[in-house]
Amino acid sequence: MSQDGEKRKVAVRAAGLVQDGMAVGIGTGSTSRMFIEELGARVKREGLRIRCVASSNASHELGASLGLEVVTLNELPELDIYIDGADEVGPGLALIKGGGGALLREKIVASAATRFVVIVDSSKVVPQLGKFPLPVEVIKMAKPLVEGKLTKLGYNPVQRKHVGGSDYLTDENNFILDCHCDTIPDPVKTAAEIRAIVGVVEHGLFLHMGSLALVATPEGVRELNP
Ligand SMILES: O=C[C@H](O)[C@H](O)[C@H](O)COP(=O)(O)O
Repeated sequence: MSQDGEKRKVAVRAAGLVQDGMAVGIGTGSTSRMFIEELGARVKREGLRIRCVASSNASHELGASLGLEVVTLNELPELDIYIDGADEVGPGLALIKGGGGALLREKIVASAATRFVVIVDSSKVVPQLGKFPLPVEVIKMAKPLVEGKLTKLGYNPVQRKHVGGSDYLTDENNFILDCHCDTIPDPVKTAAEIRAIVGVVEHGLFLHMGSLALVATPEGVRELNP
């Protein structure tokens, strides 16, 4: 089965977890996009009454265009469930997120939810995190400082740019430094070291946050627990 086929399968399963009356966090990225489409289809078909909070402007707009009631975290600060993709899923459901640049809002929305369900295709499950570059969101003026400190720590940061070479900016108007670590043997240590740098807004390591991962495989959807 193609990667998109796997993503669709897991998106359908995740949409099935949403129940009438729930407050739902909707994630960002290509897998979340499929989940939002499937959720929109369920709302239309079954008349589910749900309210959603999105982890990016793009997902907010997509959800609203599909008939979901999408509100802000101010209006709905407590969520029953947050469903989102990931770039890597390691042991204990340690995650790298932020390939789509939404890590900051994703971490905020995830932390507002009772359950965080991660939805991925089988290529995302790894024995150790780090092959996927770890995104670090930084305040613009602090970029040279943070870049220097990350380099000293051996994290090989590269500023994210658009294809034409212009600076990539997050929804919060910050820069992203993608850290080419190759391996992250101790994610707790790495998270602490990066968080300690002044000017870092957030990093893409999501540790002890996931409640369940739904992993699409050619044989079906597998569940992974922390
Ligand atoms: O910032 C983006 C998010 O963390 C995404 O959830 C992550 O990059 C996975 O995206 P995709 O489902 O497109 O692989």
